[in-house]
Amino acid sequence: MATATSIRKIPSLSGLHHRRNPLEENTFFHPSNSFYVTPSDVILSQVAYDFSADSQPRVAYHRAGPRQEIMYEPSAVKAAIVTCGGLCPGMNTVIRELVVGLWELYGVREIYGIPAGYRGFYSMEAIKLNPKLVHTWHKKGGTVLATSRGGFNLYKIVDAIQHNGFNQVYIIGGDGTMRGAVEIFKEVSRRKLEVGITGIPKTVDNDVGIIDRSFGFQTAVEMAQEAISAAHVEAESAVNGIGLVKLMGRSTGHIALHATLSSRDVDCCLIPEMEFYLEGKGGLFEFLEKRIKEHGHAVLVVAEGAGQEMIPRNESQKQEKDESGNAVFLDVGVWFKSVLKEWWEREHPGELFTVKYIDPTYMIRAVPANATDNLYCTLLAHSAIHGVMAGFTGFVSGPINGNYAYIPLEEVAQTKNEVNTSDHKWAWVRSVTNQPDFEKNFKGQTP
Ligand SMILES: Nc1ncnc2c1ncn2[C@@H]1O[C@H](COP(=O)(O)OP(=O)(O)OP(=O)(O)O)[C@@H](O)[C@H]1O
Ligand SMILES: O=P(O)(O)OC[C@H]1O[C@](O)(CO)[C@@H](O)[C@@H]1O
Ligand SMILES: [Mg+2]
Repeated sequence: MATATSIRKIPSLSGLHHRRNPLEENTFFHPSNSFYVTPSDVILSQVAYDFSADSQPRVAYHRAGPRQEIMYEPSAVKAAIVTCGGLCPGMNTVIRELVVGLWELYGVREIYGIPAGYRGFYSMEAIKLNPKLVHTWHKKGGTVLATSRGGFNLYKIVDAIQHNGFNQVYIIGGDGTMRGAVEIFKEVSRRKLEVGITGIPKTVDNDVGIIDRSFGFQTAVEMAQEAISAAHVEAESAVNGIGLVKLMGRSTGHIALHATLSSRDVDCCLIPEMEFYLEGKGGLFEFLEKRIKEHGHAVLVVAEGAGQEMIPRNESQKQEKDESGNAVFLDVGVWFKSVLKEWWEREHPGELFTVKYIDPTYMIRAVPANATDNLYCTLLAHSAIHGVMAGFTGFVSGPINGNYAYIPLEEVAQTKNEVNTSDHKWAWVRSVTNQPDFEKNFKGQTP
């Protein structure tokens, strides 16, 4: 018996008229039979199944790509592009490819960049963009448009969209940005404006759900290797040396996990999704003691959000938030360095010991995207353009099981991609590092 498939619906703008896709006449494209994507082309959310136990309906998303008919007259399009939240390798590539794609694929000529994130809609002058201007942007780290946190004022933003006559809005940002984009989409719908709203997920932490991974993540993992290698060299070259590396990852440890798996120099990886403890049987100190005895050194990788609840802080530090409302963390690396020194001094007074702390922070995200991420950014931008031109709104483009799909914005905004410490990947980390199974040891600990 065939299993039913439930297809996630993408909202469409209703007041626009169908017209032929100008790609038909574009001299660079020769649309063949399979060139256009049809409404029945879908991507399954899950490709691995236990078919003996499979009775649930399968979830599918509409496949991204050009449609034979579009809903905008290209000369009537006025597009806005905005980047929000922290930096991520590839932001400039996405902007570049949105501009070049709109211009070259569809003949759009009115394309604007909103400076400095959401606040730029209502407090700054939009910048007119064209392919010549953005030609080399993919070679630069950061975002030429500038970004910011906070400043989300829904009514002022939608008033500005309306006042400027923008009818396509491309919003590049992370989980917070996507939640803001949902609000904008709802308010635009409430006002019955024919404005296509699309989100392009950006997060160096890889914490946005549904999609395979976020752009720039692989570049960041690659950059993290340099820090880990340096920590390894420093630790190896000392007597009883510890190399300590802090990597980005506010509430998810994907960067630390992937950097650990690809480096093989790491003895222990600590992430926010997993509690750990220092003292006693099965604790971190016992493990490090053994490693240093066996190898003479150890390398520790810590995601910035790991162990935050263990760091002493005063009342004002407990309350501190950034402009977007995200909790401000204390430096787990600085704390670790001091507790490691105290521990060694206590256990091995007078014996040589060195902790070299490396904090590459912004160096892993403030770089241009690598080749793989650049290609990914291009496909994301083009997928977004095809979807908006086809009249879809309130959606996000992204790869699912290697194929590009359109996903409802609200679903992406609600879903968080966390490291699952019960799955194969985390077990693999533990098998590579041989680090303690803190979660299991916790249970065995006497209170
Ligand atoms: N729940 C929300 N509703 C509306 N706007 C939001 C919400 N959360 C965050 N924003 C806005 O989205 C923008 C970006 O949010 P934030 O600083 O949290 O970064 P992000 O998009 O999560 O990216 P990253 O965390 O990867 O750097 C800010 O302008 C912020 O005000
Ligand atoms: O200092 P900023 O720009 O607020 O960004 C720091 C945060 O941004 C991220 O890179 C992405 O959320 C986090 O890993 C980090 O905590
Ligand atoms: Mg975020």
